[in-house]
Amino acid sequence: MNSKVQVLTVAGNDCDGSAGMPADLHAFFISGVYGMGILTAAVAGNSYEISDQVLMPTEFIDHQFAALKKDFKIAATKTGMLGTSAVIKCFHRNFAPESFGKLVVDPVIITKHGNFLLDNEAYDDFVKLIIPMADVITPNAFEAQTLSGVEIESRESMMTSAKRLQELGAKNVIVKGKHENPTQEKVEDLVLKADGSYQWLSMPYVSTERLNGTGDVFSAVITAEIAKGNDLFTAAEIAKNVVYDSISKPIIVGHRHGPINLWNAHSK
Ligand SMILES: Nc1ncnc2c1ncn2[C@@H]1O[C@H](COP(=O)(O)OP(=O)(O)O)[C@@H](O)[C@H]1O
Ligand SMILES: Cc1ncc(COP(=O)(O)O)c(N)n1
Repeated sequence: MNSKVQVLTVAGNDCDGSAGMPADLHAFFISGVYGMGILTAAVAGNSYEISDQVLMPTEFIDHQFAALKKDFKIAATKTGMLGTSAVIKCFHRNFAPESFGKLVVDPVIITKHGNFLLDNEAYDDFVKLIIPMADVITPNAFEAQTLSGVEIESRESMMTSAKRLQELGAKNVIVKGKHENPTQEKVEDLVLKADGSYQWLSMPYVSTERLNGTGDVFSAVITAEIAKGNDLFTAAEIAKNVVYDSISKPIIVGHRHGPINLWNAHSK
């Protein structure tokens, strides 16, 4: 009955299909696992901006967790947009590793275009309740900086920031490198494991505006690969390659910050 590896995303829908739950489900599909999605929120957005958002009632999120718990064998779960303190508390009371597997936390706090997807009130609860639950946390450079209080400017500061996130309770930490400087040659991410071992992921910098969903896809592929039984270093390396392949050969959808091209990763 449960012959296929099953994974879950707890995330928001971005109506343009580029980010949030649609991106996660596409990434699960190309990773060869069966993906499910608990909807927390929905945003009105396009390749220019996010203009509005609504949160799901927490009773409905409770019902989604209860429905999945009764029926499936989920090996790993990832979180995306949680949005408010109420949703964070709802996730905290519903998530249990026995039912929902390993937990990958993508701290969706600030998008790369400066939109806040987590309100101020929720921030403290995210740090207190969600970070200590994380088997893996995958902040981008700005989120790592905000969460750790360490300015990301070098490999050394990425390591200091990752260790600080471990002190906050996350077991394994992946700090994604900066990619704002058009003259940079590569983008490097740090994978720091619970036992202190670490690995750098390095790929060429790609100059493109079509980057919507990179963080979602990166953490979703890690979730899928961990669910399949892969080690975190292997999972992160696969995810880095999938994102690189998806941004290095763009599809032209929308006018500005368009979606990434997962077909290019899938065809490899
Ligand atoms: N312009 C780029 N060139 C190469 N790699 C990139 C680029 N932008 C993002 N990445 C990679 O994509 C993955 C997701 O990172 P990032 O876009 O920073 O996450 P987020 O969407 O959370 O801001 C990381 O592995 C990062 O190194
Ligand atoms: C609903 C939703 N969830 C997450 C993101 C983050 O997107 P990205 O992966 O580009 O940081 C987003 N833009 N919208």
